Amino acid sequence: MVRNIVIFGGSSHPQLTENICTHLGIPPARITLSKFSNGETRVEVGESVRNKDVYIIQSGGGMVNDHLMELLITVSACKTASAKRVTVVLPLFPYSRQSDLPYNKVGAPLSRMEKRTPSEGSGSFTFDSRPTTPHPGGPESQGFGPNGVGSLTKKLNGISVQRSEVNMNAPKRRDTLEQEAQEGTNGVHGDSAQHSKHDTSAPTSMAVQRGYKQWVAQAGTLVADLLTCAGTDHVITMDLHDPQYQGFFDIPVDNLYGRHLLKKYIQQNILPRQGGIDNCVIVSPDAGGAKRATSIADVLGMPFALIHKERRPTYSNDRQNATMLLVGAVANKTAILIDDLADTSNTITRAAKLLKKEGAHTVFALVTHGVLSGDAIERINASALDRVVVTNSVPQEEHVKLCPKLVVLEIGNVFAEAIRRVHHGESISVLFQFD
Ligand SMILES: O=P(O)(O)OC[C@H]1O[C@H](OP(=O)(O)OP(=O)(O)O)[C@H](O)[C@@H]1O
Repeated sequence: MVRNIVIFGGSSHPQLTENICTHLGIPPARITLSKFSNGETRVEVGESVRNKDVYIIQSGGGMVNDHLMELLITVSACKTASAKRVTVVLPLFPYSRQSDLPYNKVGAPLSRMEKRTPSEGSGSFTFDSRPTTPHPGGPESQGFGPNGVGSLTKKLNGISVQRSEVNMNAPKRRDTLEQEAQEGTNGVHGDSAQHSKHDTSAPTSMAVQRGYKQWVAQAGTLVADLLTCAGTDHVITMDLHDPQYQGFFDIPVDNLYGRHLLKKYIQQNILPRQGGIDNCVIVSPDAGGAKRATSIADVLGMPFALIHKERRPTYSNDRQNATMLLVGAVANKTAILIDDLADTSNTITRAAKLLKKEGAHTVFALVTHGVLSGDAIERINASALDRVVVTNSVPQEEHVKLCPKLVVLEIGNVFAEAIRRVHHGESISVLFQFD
C-alpha cells in the first residue's frame, strides 16, 4: 500500500490503469472525462490533489490527439489544484517518432491527404525533392549515397528485394471499420498498391511545386513543450523510438526498457522449444533498431543479423516502397525479429517474408509497442510471421481477438514498480539494468 499518492487514468488505456493500481494496492482516483458536443475535451478531477504526488496514466495509441489533449488538460487541472508533483506515465509516448528535424524522409507512414485544389490532384503532398530522389531501379540508383541501396546492393550482390502482398479480406479492428464507414473506402489508406514502385511520371507540370523546402513541423518538440507548460514535473515512458528525445525536455524523463520482457520471453518460450541459441538468430528489421536488438543478442550470447530498410516515400500515400536487404545468416534457423514498435506492420511482415526466403524456418517478431493501426492485423494474419509478441503498452484486447498469432506481455507491474520507486525517492536505475 502506497500512501499520499493519487493515480488518474486517462481514457486511452483503462485496463493498464487498473493493472498498475492493483500492483500498487490503491484504487484509481475519480476523474470524469467527457466531451462537449462541439468535440472539446472536458476533464473534472474527482478528488483533492492538494500537496499530493499525482500520476496520470495515458498511452499514445488509438485516438492519439484526443488522448494528448485530455492529458494536457488533466495535468493542468492537477497543477492548478495545488498538486505537489505531477508525473505523466506514457507507456507509448505520443509523437515521439516525430522528433526528427525537418527534411528527414523517414518516420510514421502517412495516411491519405485530402485533395486541396482541383489542380493539385489527389496526391497533392509529397516528400519528394527536386531534382527527384534517386531510387532502386532508377537510372541514378548506382550513385545512391554512401549508405544508400545502390552501394549496399553492390556490396551484397545476389540479395534481392522483397515486396509484400496483403490479403485485404481479413477481419478488421473496430476503429478501422468506423473510419472506413466515414471515408467510404475499403480501409486502404492511400493507394499504396498502385505506388508499389516509385512513380516518377506522376508529378506533372500541374502538380504543386514541391520539395524546394520541406517545412515539416517538429511535432516532437512541440509536444515536449506542451507537457512541460501544462505543469508536468516528471515523465515515465518506455522504449522511446528515439532515446535522444529525452533531451527535448528540461524535466526528468525516465525511459524504461521493454527488452527485459522480450529477453525473458525468448529465454522461457522460444529457446527451449526451438533448439537453443545455436538454432536461433536475433534479427533487427532496420538499422535504426540495431542497437536494441544487439543488446538482447549479446546478453543471450546469440548470433545477430540485420535487415537494412530504406523508406523513400515519393508521395504521402506511398507506404509500401521500402527496400529490404538482409545482412547475416538465417538459413535453417528460427529468426527472432526485435523492434520497438509495429504500426502498419509493413516492416515486420516484409522482414518475415525476406527471412523465410533466405531459409529461416520459423519467424517470431517481438516488439514493445503493438500499435497495429489500419490494416496491420490483416497484414500479420496473411504474413510469413509465425508469432508476434507485443506488450500491452497500448490496448491489445481487440487485436488479440482478431489475430491468433498475437501474444501479449504485461507491463503494468514494471510501471507500478517505477511509480513506487519515484514516489519514495528511490533509485529506479535497477529497472534500467540489462545483463
Ligand atoms: O509497422 P511499421 O509501420 O512498418 O513501422 C514500424 C517501424 O517504424 C519505425 O522505424 P522507422 O521506419 O521510423 O525508421 P527508423 O527506425 O530508422 O527511425 C520502427 O522502429 C519500426 O521499425
